[in-house]
Amino acid sequence: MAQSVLLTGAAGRVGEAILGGLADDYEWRLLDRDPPTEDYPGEFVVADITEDETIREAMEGIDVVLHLAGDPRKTAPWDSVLTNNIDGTQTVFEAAVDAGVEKVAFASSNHAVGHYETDERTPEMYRADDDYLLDGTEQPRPGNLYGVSKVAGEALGRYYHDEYGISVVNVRIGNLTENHPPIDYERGQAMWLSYRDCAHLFDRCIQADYDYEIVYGISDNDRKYYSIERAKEVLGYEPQDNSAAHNDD
Ligand SMILES: NC(=O)C1=CN([C@@H]2O[C@H](COP(=O)(O)OP(=O)(O)OC[C@H]3O[C@@H](n4cnc5c(N)ncnc54)[C@H](O)[C@@H]3O)[C@@H](O)[C@H]2O)C=CC1
Ligand SMILES: O=C1O[C@H](COP(=O)(O)O)[C@@H](O)[C@H](O)[C@H]1O
Repeated sequence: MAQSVLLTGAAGRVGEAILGGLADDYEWRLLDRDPPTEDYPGEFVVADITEDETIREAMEGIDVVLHLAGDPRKTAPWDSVLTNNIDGTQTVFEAAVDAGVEKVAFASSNHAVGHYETDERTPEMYRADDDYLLDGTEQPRPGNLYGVSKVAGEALGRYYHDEYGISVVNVRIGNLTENHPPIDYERGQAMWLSYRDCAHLFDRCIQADYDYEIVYGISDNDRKYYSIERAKEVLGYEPQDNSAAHNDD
Protein backbone atom coordinates (compact mmCIF):
# COMPACT_ATOMS: atom_id res chain seq x y z
CA MET A 1 0.00 0.00 0.00
CA ALA A 2 1.24 3.52 -0.81
CA GLN A 3 2.64 5.54 2.07
CA SER A 4 0.45 8.30 3.51
CA VAL A 5 2.16 11.66 3.22
CA LEU A 6 1.12 14.96 4.79
CA LEU A 7 2.27 17.91 2.70
CA THR A 8 2.07 21.24 4.53
CA GLY A 9 2.22 24.40 2.43
CA ALA A 10 0.75 22.34 -0.41
CA ALA A 11 -0.66 25.35 -2.25
CA GLY A 12 2.75 26.97 -2.71
CA ARG A 13 5.47 26.71 -5.34
CA VAL A 14 7.48 23.91 -3.77
CA GLY A 15 4.25 22.00 -3.18
CA GLU A 16 3.36 22.50 -6.84
CA ALA A 17 6.72 21.07 -7.93
CA ILE A 18 6.38 18.06 -5.62
CA LEU A 19 2.81 17.27 -6.62
CA GLY A 20 3.66 17.83 -10.28
CA GLY A 21 6.06 14.90 -10.08
CA LEU A 22 4.58 12.67 -7.39
CA ALA A 23 0.79 13.18 -7.42
CA ASP A 24 0.06 9.53 -8.26
CA ASP A 25 2.73 7.94 -6.09
CA TYR A 26 1.38 8.43 -2.55
CA GLU A 27 -1.77 8.77 -0.49
CA TRP A 28 -1.67 12.55 -0.05
CA ARG A 29 -3.13 14.68 2.68
CA LEU A 30 -2.53 18.28 1.66
CA LEU A 31 -2.62 21.15 4.12
CA ASP A 32 -2.46 24.89 3.64
CA ARG A 33 -4.13 27.91 5.19
CA ASP A 34 -5.06 28.97 1.65
CA PRO A 35 -7.79 26.84 0.06
CA PRO A 36 -6.91 25.07 -3.19
CA THR A 37 -7.50 26.94 -6.44
CA GLU A 38 -7.30 23.86 -8.66
CA ASP A 39 -7.71 20.08 -8.51
CA TYR A 40 -5.40 18.36 -6.08
CA PRO A 41 -4.75 14.69 -5.41
CA GLY A 42 -6.06 13.36 -2.11
CA GLU A 43 -7.68 15.21 0.73
CA PHE A 44 -7.15 18.96 1.35
CA VAL A 45 -7.18 20.35 4.89
CA VAL A 46 -7.48 24.13 5.11
CA ALA A 47 -5.70 25.02 8.34
CA ASP A 48 -2.99 27.10 9.90
CA ILE A 49 0.00 25.08 11.16
CA THR A 50 -0.14 26.92 14.47
CA GLU A 51 -3.58 25.39 15.20
CA ASP A 52 -2.55 22.56 17.48
CA GLU A 53 -5.77 20.51 17.50
CA THR A 54 -6.27 20.68 13.74
CA ILE A 55 -2.67 19.72 13.07
CA ARG A 56 -2.99 16.75 15.43
CA GLU A 57 -6.06 15.58 13.48
CA ALA A 58 -4.24 16.08 10.18
CA MET A 59 -1.39 13.87 11.44
CA GLU A 60 -3.59 10.79 12.05
CA GLY A 61 -2.53 7.80 9.93
CA ILE A 62 0.40 9.68 8.37
CA ASP A 63 3.73 7.92 7.65
CA VAL A 64 5.79 10.86 6.41
CA VAL A 65 5.45 14.65 6.68
CA LEU A 66 6.87 17.04 4.08
CA HIS A 67 6.77 20.30 6.02
CA LEU A 68 6.88 23.27 3.67
CA ALA A 69 4.38 25.70 5.18
CA GLY A 70 5.88 28.96 6.34
CA ASP A 71 6.72 32.49 5.36
CA PRO A 72 9.28 32.11 2.51
CA ARG A 73 10.26 35.78 2.21
CA LYS A 74 13.88 36.61 2.91
CA THR A 75 12.63 40.01 4.08
CA ALA A 76 9.96 38.50 6.35
CA PRO A 77 9.62 40.36 9.65
CA TRP A 78 10.31 38.68 12.97
CA ASP A 79 6.69 38.42 14.08
CA SER A 80 5.81 36.48 10.96
CA VAL A 81 8.73 34.04 11.04
CA LEU A 82 8.30 33.59 14.79
CA THR A 83 4.66 32.55 14.30
CA ASN A 84 4.64 30.78 10.95
CA ASN A 85 8.13 29.31 10.74
CA ILE A 86 9.16 28.64 14.32
CA ASP A 87 5.95 28.18 16.31
CA GLY A 88 4.28 26.46 13.35
CA THR A 89 7.21 24.06 12.89
CA GLN A 90 7.23 23.18 16.58
CA THR A 91 3.50 22.43 16.38
CA VAL A 92 4.10 20.16 13.37
CA PHE A 93 6.96 18.24 15.05
CA GLU A 94 5.10 17.81 18.33
CA ALA A 95 2.00 16.47 16.57
CA ALA A 96 4.12 14.24 14.30
CA VAL A 97 5.88 12.62 17.25
CA ASP A 98 2.63 12.10 19.15
CA ALA A 99 1.01 10.52 16.08
CA GLY A 100 3.92 8.10 15.53
CA VAL A 101 4.98 9.60 12.19
CA GLU A 102 8.20 7.93 10.91
CA LYS A 103 9.89 10.82 9.08
CA VAL A 104 9.71 14.57 8.67
CA ALA A 105 11.39 16.38 5.77
CA PHE A 106 11.71 20.07 6.63
CA ALA A 107 11.99 22.77 3.96
CA SER A 108 15.01 24.68 5.20
CA SER A 109 16.77 27.26 3.10
CA ASN A 110 19.99 28.57 1.62
CA HIS A 111 19.36 31.60 3.84
CA ALA A 112 20.29 29.47 6.88
CA VAL A 113 23.89 29.88 5.68
CA GLY A 114 23.63 33.18 3.81
CA HIS A 115 26.42 34.90 5.71
CA TYR A 116 29.05 32.56 4.27
CA GLU A 117 28.64 34.72 1.17
CA THR A 118 31.09 37.36 2.31
CA ASP A 119 32.35 40.28 0.25
CA GLU A 120 35.70 38.48 -0.05
CA ARG A 121 34.12 35.32 -1.50
CA THR A 122 31.53 36.82 -3.81
CA PRO A 123 30.88 36.77 -6.69
CA GLU A 124 33.69 34.25 -7.33
CA MET A 125 32.04 31.54 -5.22
CA TYR A 126 29.04 31.55 -7.55
CA ARG A 127 31.22 30.50 -10.51
CA ALA A 128 32.00 27.06 -11.90
CA ASP A 129 35.77 27.49 -11.64
CA ASP A 130 35.63 28.28 -7.89
CA ASP A 131 35.90 25.31 -5.53
CA TYR A 132 34.35 26.82 -2.37
CA LEU A 133 31.72 24.36 -1.08
CA LEU A 134 29.39 24.18 1.90
CA ASP A 135 28.40 20.61 2.69
CA GLY A 136 25.93 20.84 5.59
CA THR A 137 28.47 20.10 8.34
CA GLU A 138 29.32 23.81 8.75
CA GLN A 139 27.84 25.98 11.50
CA PRO A 140 24.69 27.84 10.44
CA ARG A 141 25.28 31.48 9.50
CA PRO A 142 21.85 32.90 8.67
CA GLY A 143 21.76 35.92 6.42
CA ASN A 144 18.48 37.38 7.72
CA LEU A 145 15.72 36.74 10.26
CA TYR A 146 14.03 34.37 7.83
CA GLY A 147 17.31 32.39 7.80
CA VAL A 148 17.33 32.45 11.60
CA SER A 149 13.86 30.87 11.55
CA LYS A 150 15.12 28.10 9.28
CA VAL A 151 18.03 27.39 11.61
CA ALA A 152 15.48 27.23 14.43
CA GLY A 153 13.47 24.71 12.40
CA GLU A 154 16.58 22.59 11.90
CA ALA A 155 17.25 22.76 15.66
CA LEU A 156 13.66 21.71 16.41
CA GLY A 157 14.21 18.70 14.17
CA ARG A 158 17.45 17.89 15.98
CA TYR A 159 15.63 18.00 19.33
CA TYR A 160 12.66 15.89 18.22
CA HIS A 161 14.99 13.34 16.63
CA ASP A 162 17.27 13.07 19.64
CA GLU A 163 14.44 13.05 22.17
CA TYR A 164 11.93 10.83 20.35
CA GLY A 165 13.82 9.07 17.52
CA ILE A 166 11.76 10.48 14.65
CA SER A 167 13.77 10.60 11.39
CA VAL A 168 14.39 14.14 10.20
CA VAL A 169 15.93 15.51 7.03
CA ASN A 170 16.43 19.24 6.56
CA VAL A 171 16.56 20.20 2.92
CA ARG A 172 18.30 23.55 2.48
CA ILE A 173 16.50 24.42 -0.72
CA GLY A 174 18.29 26.73 -3.15
CA ASN A 175 16.29 28.66 -5.73
CA LEU A 176 13.33 26.81 -7.22
CA THR A 177 12.16 28.07 -10.59
CA GLU A 178 10.14 26.32 -13.25
CA ASN A 179 11.54 25.45 -16.70
CA HIS A 180 14.58 27.72 -16.53
CA PRO A 181 17.17 28.86 -13.97
CA PRO A 182 17.06 32.50 -12.86
CA ILE A 183 18.30 34.81 -15.62
CA ASP A 184 21.15 37.31 -15.05
CA TYR A 185 21.52 36.07 -11.48
CA GLU A 186 24.72 34.12 -10.84
CA ARG A 187 23.83 33.27 -7.27
CA GLY A 188 20.44 31.90 -8.36
CA GLN A 189 22.00 29.85 -11.14
CA ALA A 190 24.47 28.33 -8.65
CA MET A 191 21.65 27.24 -6.35
CA TRP A 192 19.01 26.45 -8.97
CA LEU A 193 16.63 23.61 -8.16
CA SER A 194 14.51 22.50 -11.10
CA TYR A 195 10.94 21.35 -10.57
CA ARG A 196 11.70 17.75 -11.52
CA ASP A 197 14.79 17.56 -9.31
CA CYS A 198 12.71 19.03 -6.48
CA ALA A 199 10.05 16.34 -6.85
CA HIS A 200 12.70 13.61 -7.06
CA LEU A 201 14.57 14.94 -4.02
CA PHE A 202 11.45 14.98 -1.83
CA ASP A 203 10.55 11.53 -3.18
CA ARG A 204 13.90 10.34 -1.86
CA CYS A 205 13.14 12.04 1.49
CA ILE A 206 9.99 9.89 1.68
CA GLN A 207 11.68 6.66 0.62
CA ALA A 208 15.20 6.70 2.12
CA ASP A 209 16.26 5.62 5.60
CA TYR A 210 18.04 8.23 7.72
CA ASP A 211 18.38 9.49 11.27
CA TYR A 212 19.03 13.28 11.30
CA GLU A 213 20.37 14.92 8.17
CA ILE A 214 21.05 18.30 6.62
CA VAL A 215 21.32 18.27 2.83
CA TYR A 216 21.38 20.91 0.14
CA GLY A 217 18.54 20.94 -2.35
CA ILE A 218 19.93 22.14 -5.65
CA SER A 219 20.23 20.66 -9.13
CA ASP A 220 23.57 19.33 -10.39
CA ASN A 221 24.72 22.78 -11.50
CA ASP A 222 28.25 23.34 -12.82
CA ARG A 223 28.25 26.49 -10.76
CA LYS A 224 27.74 25.39 -7.21
CA TYR A 225 28.83 26.30 -3.72
CA TYR A 226 26.57 23.77 -2.03
CA SER A 227 27.64 20.14 -2.12
CA ILE A 228 24.98 17.61 -3.13
CA GLU A 229 27.14 14.65 -2.08
CA ARG A 230 25.30 14.07 1.19
CA ALA A 231 21.93 14.11 -0.56
CA LYS A 232 23.27 11.57 -3.05
CA GLU A 233 24.84 9.36 -0.42
CA VAL A 234 22.09 9.30 2.20
CA LEU A 235 18.98 9.84 0.13
CA GLY A 236 19.98 8.39 -3.24
CA TYR A 237 19.38 11.77 -4.90
CA GLU A 238 20.16 11.68 -8.64
CA PRO A 239 19.47 15.13 -10.08
CA GLN A 240 18.96 15.45 -13.82
CA ASP A 241 19.24 19.20 -14.33
CA ASN A 242 22.10 21.70 -14.50
CA SER A 243 21.71 25.44 -14.85
CA ALA A 244 24.69 25.45 -17.26
CA ALA A 245 22.58 23.58 -19.82
CA HIS A 246 20.49 26.76 -20.15
CA ASN A 247 23.38 29.15 -20.76
CA ASP A 248 22.48 29.64 -24.41
CA ASP A 249 18.69 29.88 -23.95
N1 LIG B 1 10.83 28.44 -3.37
C1 LIG B 1 12.11 28.38 -3.02
O1 LIG B 1 13.01 28.55 -3.86
C2 LIG B 1 12.48 28.06 -1.60
C3 LIG B 1 11.56 27.73 -0.63
N2 LIG B 1 11.98 27.39 0.64
C4 LIG B 1 11.01 27.01 1.66
O2 LIG B 1 10.08 26.09 1.12
C5 LIG B 1 8.81 26.30 1.71
C6 LIG B 1 7.78 26.53 0.60
O3 LIG B 1 8.17 27.69 -0.10
P1 LIG B 1 7.38 28.19 -1.39
O4 LIG B 1 6.53 27.08 -1.90
O5 LIG B 1 8.34 28.82 -2.28
O6 LIG B 1 6.49 29.32 -0.73
P2 LIG B 1 4.98 29.69 -1.05
O7 LIG B 1 4.70 30.97 -0.38
O8 LIG B 1 4.73 29.57 -2.52
O9 LIG B 1 4.23 28.51 -0.30
C7 LIG B 1 4.14 28.46 1.09
C8 LIG B 1 2.76 27.97 1.44
O10 LIG B 1 2.68 27.85 2.85
C9 LIG B 1 1.42 28.35 3.26
N3 LIG B 1 1.55 28.82 4.62
C10 LIG B 1 2.35 29.81 5.07
N4 LIG B 1 2.19 29.96 6.40
C11 LIG B 1 1.28 29.03 6.78
C12 LIG B 1 0.70 28.70 8.02
N5 LIG B 1 1.00 29.36 9.14
N6 LIG B 1 -0.19 27.67 8.05
C13 LIG B 1 -0.53 27.01 6.92
N7 LIG B 1 -0.02 27.30 5.72
C14 LIG B 1 0.87 28.30 5.65
C15 LIG B 1 1.08 29.46 2.29
O11 LIG B 1 -0.33 29.68 2.22
C16 LIG B 1 1.67 28.94 0.99
O12 LIG B 1 0.71 28.26 0.21
C17 LIG B 1 8.94 27.48 2.66
O13 LIG B 1 9.12 26.99 3.97
C18 LIG B 1 10.19 28.18 2.18
O14 LIG B 1 10.84 28.85 3.23
C19 LIG B 1 13.29 27.38 0.99
C20 LIG B 1 14.24 27.74 0.08
C21 LIG B 1 13.92 28.10 -1.28
O1 LIG C 1 14.58 30.55 0.92
C1 LIG C 1 14.34 31.07 -0.15
O2 LIG C 1 15.32 31.17 -1.06
C2 LIG C 1 15.03 31.41 -2.45
C3 LIG C 1 16.31 31.87 -3.12
O3 LIG C 1 16.77 33.01 -2.45
P1 LIG C 1 17.12 34.36 -3.24
O4 LIG C 1 17.80 35.21 -2.22
O5 LIG C 1 18.02 33.97 -4.36
O6 LIG C 1 15.83 34.92 -3.75
C4 LIG C 1 13.90 32.43 -2.58
O7 LIG C 1 13.60 32.64 -3.94
C5 LIG C 1 12.70 31.89 -1.83
O8 LIG C 1 11.61 32.79 -1.92
C6 LIG C 1 13.06 31.74 -0.37
O9 LIG C 1 12.00 31.10 0.29
